[in-house]
Amino acid sequence: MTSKGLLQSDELYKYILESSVYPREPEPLKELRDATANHPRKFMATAPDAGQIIIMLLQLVNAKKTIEIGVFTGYSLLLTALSIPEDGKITAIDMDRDAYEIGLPIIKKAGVEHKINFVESEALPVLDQLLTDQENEGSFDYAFVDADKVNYWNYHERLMKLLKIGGIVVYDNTLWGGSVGTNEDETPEFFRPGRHLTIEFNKRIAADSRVQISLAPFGDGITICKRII
Ligand SMILES: C[S@@+](CC[C@H](N)C(=O)[O-])C[C@H]1O[C@@H](n2cnc3c(N)ncnc32)[C@H](O)[C@@H]1O
Ligand SMILES: O=c1cc(-c2ccc(O)cc2)oc2c(O)c(O)ccc12
Repeated sequence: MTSKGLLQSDELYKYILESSVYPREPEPLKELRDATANHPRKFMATAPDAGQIIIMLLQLVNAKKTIEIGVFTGYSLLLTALSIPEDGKITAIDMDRDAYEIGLPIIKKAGVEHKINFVESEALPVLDQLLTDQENEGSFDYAFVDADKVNYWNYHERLMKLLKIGGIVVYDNTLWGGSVGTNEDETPEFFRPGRHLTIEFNKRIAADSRVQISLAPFGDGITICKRII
């Protein structure tokens, strides 16, 4: 398995990281990346170049009320917590509290734990629960989706109700190791199930008139969607 970048060479991806991403990466994020470096599933963490553009998006939309689906050790969670205001809130959902607890001391040290409501659960029922309170409808500024690919469309349908018009949702892994652009027989076995799901998701979102989209080749591919109606 290659590294996460999808550019023409690993050297070019390394150049981008070393010239422009790592020098501007906030210290707590660096620490969290180091704390994840020996985890057997470290490849799941959001790529730092994707993180960098997400920080910019959070600032551009003045995100305050946010949702995170798929926390793992907390790289994308921490960058969100660092980017939203003191009274900002993140509903952060993951079934795996153990992984979250790896990053938690760093989140605490960064002084942003008070912005986070970690919910140890499958994500879909939590989104459905949020939707039972009318106050939540059209109230979120930002969401990040980085969990089970099989539910991406289910998350999208709920997020279209939870996000305000003008709000942003970012979907991670929408290029799935580059496999979406290759034939199935040329795709390594590991990527095949995710490849099919990602191609279907990308097709559906491209046809969804409720959103403006950009599938951008940061990290493993991120689709940035703005709710427009
Ligand atoms: C790719 S990792 C998230 C990486 C994280 N965004 C980061 O920056 O490190 C995916 C996470 O989604 C969680 N997950 C998978 N299926 C889920 C589900 N149905 N509901 C909630 N969390 C789920 C896994 O436990 C895992 O921690
Ligand atoms: O299971 C994975 C695998 C990857 C991955 C590994 C190597 C690449 O060149 C691209 C992608 O990334 C994942 C990921 O980011 C995620 O959110 C869940 C699972 C996986």
